[in-house]
Amino acid sequence: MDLATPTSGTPPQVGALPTPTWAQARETARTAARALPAVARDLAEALGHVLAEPLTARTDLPAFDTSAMDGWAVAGPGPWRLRDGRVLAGARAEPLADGTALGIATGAELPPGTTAVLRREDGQVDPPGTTLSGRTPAPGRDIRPRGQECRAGQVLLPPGTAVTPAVLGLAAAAGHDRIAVHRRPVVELLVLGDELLDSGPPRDGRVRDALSPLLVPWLRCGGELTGSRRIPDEFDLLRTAIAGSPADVVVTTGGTAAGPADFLHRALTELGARFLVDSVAVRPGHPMLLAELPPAPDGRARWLAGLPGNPLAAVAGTATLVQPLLNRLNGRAEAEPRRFTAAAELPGHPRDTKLLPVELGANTATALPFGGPAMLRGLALSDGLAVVPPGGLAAGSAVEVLGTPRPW
Ligand SMILES: Nc1nc2c(c(=O)[nH]1)N[C@H]1C(S)=C(S)[C@@H](COP(=O)(O)OP(=O)(O)OC[C@H]3O[C@@H](n4cnc5c(N)ncnc54)[C@H](O)[C@@H]3O)O[C@H]1N2
Ligand code: MOO
Repeated sequence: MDLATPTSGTPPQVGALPTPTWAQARETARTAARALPAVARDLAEALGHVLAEPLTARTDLPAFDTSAMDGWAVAGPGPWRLRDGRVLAGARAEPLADGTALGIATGAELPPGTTAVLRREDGQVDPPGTTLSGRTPAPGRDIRPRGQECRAGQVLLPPGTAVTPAVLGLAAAAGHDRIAVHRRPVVELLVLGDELLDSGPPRDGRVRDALSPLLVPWLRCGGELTGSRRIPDEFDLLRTAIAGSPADVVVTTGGTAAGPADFLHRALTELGARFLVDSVAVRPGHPMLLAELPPAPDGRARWLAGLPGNPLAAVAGTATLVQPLLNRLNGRAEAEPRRFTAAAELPGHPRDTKLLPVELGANTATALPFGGPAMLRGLALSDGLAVVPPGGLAAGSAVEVLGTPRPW
């Protein structure tokens, strides 16, 4: 952000709050909000949401005794008198009398009286097509009995479960057309900095905006992103953009450091925001902040996460403050921390926690080069960010690793 003389307003609040540890800051972000209210969504619209209520079965599964194989439904020991026709999936058949058999397809409802299914490769039909012979299958063989997977009314998944493609499939199988999920937070990204370019290489002292391409897809994983807006380095424009944003969570980049160009603190102070976190004992990213904005006109609570402009510092701020807040708003259950073993020494900061891009082996984490605050080269090669406590970690120590989002 360019240096500029403040035009109006109260001085920044920098230093008004004690600096929390990295763990304290993350906990503050995690507990700053409550899950957004439940809404009903068609299955086709529910991916990426989180269940607001338990997912219960609307039916037994399977809903009826089902053939697990293509072959014949048989009643009693063979050989069997073969009945005309066959029963396909989606059709129903008259009951089977003892000593008879009926051709059946995988997934078809068994006729009442069936004792087992004889697989097609295990049976022979006499030339006239009236008698089926083959070794008598054990009772129940190749039958998927009604209710094998669940009974109607049984809880299949708890609230807090993320809706994945597999969850959608299970919900459909269990008879649901719509499911109760938490509303996803609306998120807006405001990118500050007159020095930023949208295309081509850096020139004339200006640099490419690396954060819109990085944060837009990342934030889409945790909310409904209205878009990314470039805000010129002008105090009034920033204040107006924050005040008028329709988002539940406004995420800004740049403009967090103390100084005469620190429009963000001044804008938040003038808007009556309440600082929850104002700088964190973490490197990179220590100027990151989280504030509660005054409620929206419709009464919705709103937050602003201020990410530092240095790209890896912005990533650290997203992992520390934005992800926990969005997880909570989405109603997502807390994931267990993932722990690895330091393959070699993990360098630390003397007083602050360090977030370090690492490469992961089966159980090990190894620091990558190019992990400076203004760099993305190490991060782009990494499998995650190691949380290295003050003073660093010796080889063989356990270390928590935060995942960074990836499409697959
Ligand atoms: N006197 C002090 N100066 C600084 C301090 C401090 O404590 N005292 N902290 C430093 C640290 S640490 C960081 S991190 C940065 C944070 O700065 P801001 O959040 O105010 O960000 P800017 O000044 O706007 O930009 C910093 C740096 O990042 C580049 N940048 C910004 N946005 C983008 C983007 N979208 N894509 C790529 N690069 C971006 C910008 O050009 C600057 O180089 O402050 C230090 N200073
Ligand atoms: O904390 Mo700054 O984020 O070191 O670059």
